[in-house]
Amino acid sequence: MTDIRPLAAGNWKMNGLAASLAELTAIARAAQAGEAGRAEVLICPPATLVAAAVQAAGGMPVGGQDCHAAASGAHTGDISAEMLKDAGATYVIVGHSERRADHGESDETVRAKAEAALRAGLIAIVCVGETRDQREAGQTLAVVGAQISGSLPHGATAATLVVAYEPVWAIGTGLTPTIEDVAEVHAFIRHELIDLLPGEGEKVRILYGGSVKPSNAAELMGVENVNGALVGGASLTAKDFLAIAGVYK
Ligand SMILES: O=C(CO)COP(=O)(O)O
Repeated sequence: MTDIRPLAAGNWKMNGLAASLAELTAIARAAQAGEAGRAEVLICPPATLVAAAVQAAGGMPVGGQDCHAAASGAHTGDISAEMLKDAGATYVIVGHSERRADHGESDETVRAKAEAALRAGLIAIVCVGETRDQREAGQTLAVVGAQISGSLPHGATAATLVVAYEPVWAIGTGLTPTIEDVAEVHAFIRHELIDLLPGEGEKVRILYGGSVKPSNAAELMGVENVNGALVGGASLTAKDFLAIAGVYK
């Protein structure tokens, strides 16, 4: 798996005003100067900043955080994959646990959004992960397996799909799974991907997300089948995010 190019992705969630683009510019400059080594560096700002972020990023990829399954229409407040593409985005996150929880998104919805991303020419980052109750009940692999088989877009390739494993209980809490647990879930996801996408599943990037910090990034990114990070809080400041992406230097 060593030939997979890692991805260090920042998800700004509902954070960021125009002034925050200074952080993005600093991240882009450092990435271009080689501070993330061979890793690809991506920032997913809120939709209001996508177009400006593309301008500020100087070629570094920019992504959206969600998209509607339809290309256009009467869906007040929603944004389509085509609109993100038109604004210059190249990636979009779909099925983040905050969307699954706050907006009741089912696996079926997530799959439709991921397929919309592919249709528009975006790379879909599909998020999966168990809740604390599910982990404590020993259901982690069953839950993640069902999310994988239910949410992945049909016709995906390693060039159009990224999977992010984000245990819900690790997001924004400072808690992380043990290295053994991360290794187990990522190996399981790899196995499922190879099964579902023969010839491609071996090469799909699998990111870990959930309280990734400069202090734990090297250990987490060193786990087999962890091909990068999806970073929330620590992606809001260039210094912290670059310390994480810098593990690939
Ligand atoms: O949800 C996440 C990224 O999508 C992780 O968030 P934190 O890094 O803030 O825990």
